[in-house]
Amino acid sequence: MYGSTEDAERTAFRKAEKKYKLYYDTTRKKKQPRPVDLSDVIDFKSISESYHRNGELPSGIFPIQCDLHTPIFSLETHPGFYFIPGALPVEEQCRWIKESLTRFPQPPNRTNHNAIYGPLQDLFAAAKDNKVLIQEEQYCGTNNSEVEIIQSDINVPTWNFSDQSGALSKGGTCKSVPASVLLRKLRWSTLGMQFDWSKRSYNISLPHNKIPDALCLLAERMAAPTLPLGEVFQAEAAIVNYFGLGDTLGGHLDDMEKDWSKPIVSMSLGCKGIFLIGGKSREVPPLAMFVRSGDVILMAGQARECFHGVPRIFTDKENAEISSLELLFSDEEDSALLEYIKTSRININIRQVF
Ligand SMILES: O=C(O)CCC(=O)C(=O)O
Ligand SMILES: [Fe+2]
Repeated sequence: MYGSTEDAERTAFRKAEKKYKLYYDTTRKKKQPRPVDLSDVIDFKSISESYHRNGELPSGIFPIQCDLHTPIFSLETHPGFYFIPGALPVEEQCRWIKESLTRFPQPPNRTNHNAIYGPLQDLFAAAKDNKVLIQEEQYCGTNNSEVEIIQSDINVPTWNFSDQSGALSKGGTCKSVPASVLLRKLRWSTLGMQFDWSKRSYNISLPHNKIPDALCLLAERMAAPTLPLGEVFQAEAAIVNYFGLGDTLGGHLDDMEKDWSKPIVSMSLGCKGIFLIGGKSREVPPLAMFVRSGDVILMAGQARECFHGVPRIFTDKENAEISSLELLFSDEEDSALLEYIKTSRININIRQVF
C-alpha cells in the first residue's frame, strides 16, 4: 500500500511527484519556492465552468448523469474514477474542517501521535490555549534516584497537557512539547474501524466509535451516482489526512477493503493541492489535477487499482483559493480554525471495508 522502494525512485509516478513537489530555489538570497510548470494540471473548476457556459468538454472527459447540483466528471483513461468539483457548499466545508480538528482526532480514534505519546485528548484546544504536553512527573526527575525509577519502570510514560507555567515549575528535566507543534505535526487520524498502519490492515479489535451519521449520509449521497440503483454505500472507516506546506502523500494503492466496486469517497478541504492518479504500476505516467476545498473524488472499480498521491499543496494567498472559507471563519471564536486552515489542507477519505 504505502511506501516506496529504490526502484520507485525512477518510475514515471515518481518523476511526476518530483515535478510538482515543493523545492526551494537555493541560488537566490531570499528562500523562494522553485517555479513549477502547472500547464499540464487538469483544472476541473474551469472545465466545469465552461461546460456550464457552452456544454463543451476537453477530449477524454465525460459527464455522468446524476441528481447532484454539480456535474460529475469521469476520465476515459481511468474507468471508476470520478471528480465532483465544488461538491460541498462552503458551510459544509467549514463544518468538516472543524470536526477534523476537534472531534476526529479524539480517542479512541487514533492519530500519528499515538505511537509516541499514547492517546491525546483535546489537542486542538490545547494548542489554542498555548498548552504544553509534558511527561507525567513519575517519569521525569531532577536527581539520580528518580532517573533510576524511570529506567526500571516498565510502564509506558503517560503524557498530559499542562499550561506553560505548570510545565516550567516542574523543573528542567521533564520532556515537553508545545501543543501547537503537535498540531502542526498531526498527519492523520482514523475514524470508525481503525486502520493499523504497522500491519496495513483494519484491526477490528481496536476500540472505535461509529462514524458520525452526518458523515455517513454525506458519503452515501456522494457515492450513489456511481453505484447500481438500490445499492447503498456503507461508511465503515475513514482516514483524515492533514497537510501543511511541504507535506506530501506518496503514491500508493488503497487495496485493503474487500469490495472494490464500492468507491472511496475522498473530500478535499482547505488549501488547494495537486492530486495524481496513475495506472496499475508506477511506470504509468499519472494525470495531475487540482483539488480545491469542497471537491470530491470517487475511486471505484479499476480506479481502485491505480496509484495515486498528493505531491503538493499551495498555501500562498493567490493559489490556496480559500477566500470563501476565510469569510465564513471570520468570527472571533473561529480564529484558531482560520489560522490553521490558511496554511493547511485536510482530506477525509471514507471507505466501506466489507
Ligand atoms: O489527500 C488526498 O487527496 C488523498 C488521500 C488518500 O489517497 C488516502 O488517504 O488514501
Ligand atoms: Fe489513497
